[in-house]
Amino acid sequence: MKTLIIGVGGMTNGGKSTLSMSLHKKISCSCIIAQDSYFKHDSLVPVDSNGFKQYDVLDALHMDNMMREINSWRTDPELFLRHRGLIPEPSSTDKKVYVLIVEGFLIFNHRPLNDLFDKRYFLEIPYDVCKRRRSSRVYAPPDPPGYFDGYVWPMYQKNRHEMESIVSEIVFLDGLKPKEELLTALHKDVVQEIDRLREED
Ligand SMILES: Nc1ncnc2c1ncn2[C@@H]1O[C@H](COP(=O)(O)OP(=O)(O)O)[C@@H](O)[C@H]1O
Ligand SMILES: O=C(O)c1ccc[n+]([C@@H]2O[C@H](COP(=O)([O-])O)[C@@H](O)[C@H]2O)c1
Repeated sequence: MKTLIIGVGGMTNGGKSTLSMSLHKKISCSCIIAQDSYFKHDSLVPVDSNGFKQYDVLDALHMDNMMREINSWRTDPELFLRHRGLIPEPSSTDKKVYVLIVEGFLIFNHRPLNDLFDKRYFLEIPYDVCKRRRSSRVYAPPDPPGYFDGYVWPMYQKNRHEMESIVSEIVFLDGLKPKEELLTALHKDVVQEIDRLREED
């Protein structure tokens, strides 16, 4: 049995969830683990000196739970899929490749997780597009006034700087490109990886 772990990282509202979901639909034996699902309860997230809730740090996430979920997939991907109703399709080849898509805004900043990726992608968009897309999204809790400029953007810059000091092998994707174009490019890349694994030994 072969496995492939793909990291779809990127800026907030860069298009990670959209691209990951579309990729998952095109790749059999794949599933998604999303970092957004592991945010701590608001009561556990402290505020910074400006009064902004510190959501854009690894400490705001239950990374231990996320790693447990990923390790459960690594232990037995087929069982993992079955438990989630994602039963692998019968395939003409017995050389199945199980693909885990991990998506999130801080996936490459957590070293134990970063170490697991076979391929890393990072969706980036300019400041104004990021701010506009973010303003039409409602988080729980919603962004307070001034949150983007006062907290989210400076934290993105800090986290990105940290990421670049940890990781070297990242494929940067232009999140301004049409969704279909991004999907076609990523899908081609992933299929190439799957074929390479199938051909091994
Ligand atoms: N390639 C794209 N071009 C234009 N809009 C996009 C693109 N990808 C995503 N979006 C839009 O941007 C917003 C954020 O997308 P989403 O996938 O939720 O981002 P993320 O998971 O990175 O926060 C959504 O409204 C989505 O429809
Ligand atoms: O999902 C939540 O519980 C949540 C609560 C408050 C804030 N967030 C925001 O979620 C952002 C990361 O998710 P995303 O999908 O925008 O990449 C991050 O910038 C946080 O500020 C997310």
